[in-house]
Amino acid sequence: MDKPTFVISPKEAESAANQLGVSVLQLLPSLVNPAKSFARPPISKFHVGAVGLGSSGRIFLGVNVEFPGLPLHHSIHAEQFLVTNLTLNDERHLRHFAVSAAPCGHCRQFLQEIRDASEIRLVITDPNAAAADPDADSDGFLRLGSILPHRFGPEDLLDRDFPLILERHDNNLAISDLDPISNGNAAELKRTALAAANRSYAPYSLCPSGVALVDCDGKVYRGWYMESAAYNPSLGPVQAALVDYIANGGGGGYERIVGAVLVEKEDAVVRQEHTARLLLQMISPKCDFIVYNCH
Ligand SMILES: O=c1ccn([C@H]2C[C@H](O)[C@@H](CO)O2)c(=O)[nH]1
Ligand SMILES: [Zn+2]
Repeated sequence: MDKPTFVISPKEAESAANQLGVSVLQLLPSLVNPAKSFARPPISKFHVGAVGLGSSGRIFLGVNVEFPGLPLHHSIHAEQFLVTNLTLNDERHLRHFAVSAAPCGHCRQFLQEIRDASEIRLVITDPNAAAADPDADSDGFLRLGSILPHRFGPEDLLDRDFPLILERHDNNLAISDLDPISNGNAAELKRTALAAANRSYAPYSLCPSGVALVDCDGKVYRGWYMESAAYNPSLGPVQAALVDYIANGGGGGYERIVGAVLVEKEDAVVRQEHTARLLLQMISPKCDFIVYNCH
């Protein structure tokens, strides 16, 4: 299998579009099928691909991921993978995306954490879905607001100037005995997990958390907990770190993950520790798992 690519530079995007004689926007739907081939849905066998254009001009891929042995709500939807991929790469806005099947209600809701979510435009490539949608623009893209009217979102619970999921923020978390220099694997994993926790988007519970993973080659991956105003569509920190692993780990299996560190607050009312252990144990039984509390 080819090494999967989950981020396409503006230059590569433009040259691919030029070759096809289309605009970069029109390129998005043509990348959905290749994206689908990277999905990992061993339960449903239903591959979903989502391809988004960020404000930087980069293109990002997302795929669905399912975990046999665990309840279905641990799954990662392609649209959640896409948003996680955007955050891991410091992309500040998503304006357009193409997706293979109509986004489910849970994904429409999760996307509400992006500023001005209703103005995001999407095209559904499934020929049975929105082929002749009367709400679509002349370029075939629909407003997200047209498929999720009367939305419930961050502005129902937060001040308007609160930084949202793709916006820069720092949770100012610290670990008292953190070793700032040692480059041993354990120290690096701890620092990476703390840095991830500092980028966690947890405005509803105020319980941020981050995860670092290391594979058998010593390569480190990270991800952070991201909440939804509607709570249940939130994405856990292990899932987010697995997005990094799937996108940048060369396409290997989870058994290659040999170490994991979770950082979360000591007195957190929302805690990840037990769920994180459960998920890691199921996908990579030999993986070491350490939890550090921060303040
Ligand atoms: O919006 C959606 C709907 C479904 N799926 C995935 C979840 C699961 O892996 C599979 C079947 O529901 O498709 C997505 O990725 N996005
Ligand atoms: Zn979904």
